[in-house]
Amino acid sequence: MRPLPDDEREPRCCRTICRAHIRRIGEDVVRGTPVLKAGSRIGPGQLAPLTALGLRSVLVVPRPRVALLSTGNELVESPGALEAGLIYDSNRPMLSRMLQAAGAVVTDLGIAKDDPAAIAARLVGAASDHDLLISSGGAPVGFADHLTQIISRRGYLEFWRLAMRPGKPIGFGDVDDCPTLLQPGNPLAAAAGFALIGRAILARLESRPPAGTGWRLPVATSLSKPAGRTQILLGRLCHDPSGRSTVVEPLPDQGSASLRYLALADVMILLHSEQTVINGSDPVEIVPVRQGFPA
Ligand SMILES: Nc1nc2c(c(=O)[nH]1)N[C@H]1C(S)=C(S)[C@@H](COP(=O)(O)OP(=O)(O)OC[C@H]3O[C@@H](n4cnc5c(N)ncnc54)[C@H](O)[C@@H]3O)O[C@H]1N2
Ligand code: MOO
Repeated sequence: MRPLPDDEREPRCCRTICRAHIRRIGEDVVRGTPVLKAGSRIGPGQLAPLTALGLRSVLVVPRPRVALLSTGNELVESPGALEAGLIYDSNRPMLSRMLQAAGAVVTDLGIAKDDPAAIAARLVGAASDHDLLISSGGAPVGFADHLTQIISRRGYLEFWRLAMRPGKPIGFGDVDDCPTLLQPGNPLAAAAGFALIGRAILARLESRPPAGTGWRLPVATSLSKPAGRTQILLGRLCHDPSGRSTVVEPLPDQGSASLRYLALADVMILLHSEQTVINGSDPVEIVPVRQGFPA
């Protein structure tokens, strides 16, 4: 800030300057201008122009109703007593908040033991009055894939086992005609599965395009990965050494059971199947995840 020179302190008025500060009726939104596209989410930035136009109501679609279940004999509610061999269920609170941030209304189906009948009872009970069921755990590639078996009995398994890491055991199908997303138990795999697949399903349920995809930023360090699968890494935004542009820095310790760095992440970095060597400052695709996972 600098004080105005003396010759600028007095108000000056010439025709051009005065006209520049007159707000004319309709200069922002002319009659017939589309203000929001069908399918837009209404947040503060959308509410403001709708309010300024004096609209009493707008047509909206209902929020998707999503029922959320954790499965696993080892899971207990946090906080609470923790005996040897047990862990707190962190996926359900995490996924619940992610769903709410993406606009869903969430029903908490709690924790089910690794018992196919108990898991099926909760999912079937919720299927008739929800738009989407989401489970976590119980979908490994192996002996305890209860969830895929339940779907095979009560509906149709559209896909299971994706070429992505973390998130390989993600599956999708239906239980009694209710779309059902199977999330892996490993927490970072569940978070990545929601970011990439869960949000896209919610968008489809609301008839809108999925948000937050296709952004690219230069990566701060070189990376490598095998061809043939998508790799998801947590990253944070920082300045390049010159301080003039923004780059994305992969966070350390990206095991799919690790949650520590999820708390620090601004973005997920999406390395596509065919990418094998990514040099420092190459652009990489990012999905914003800071402060939850907005739709
Ligand atoms: N034979 C194979 N086994 C496994 C494979 C494979 O390809 N072949 N893939 C592994 C991968 S990758 C994943 S991911 C897991 C997924 O298995 P589940 O979905 O059944 O997950 P769990 O075994 O139940 O749990 C894995 C891990 O995560 C912990 N967990 C589970 N639920 C929660 C929760 N709600 N909150 C916090 N932590 C949770 C659980 O205790 C385990 O430590 O399969 C591999 N196996
Ligand atoms: O997908 Mo498992 O997805 O690596 O933890």
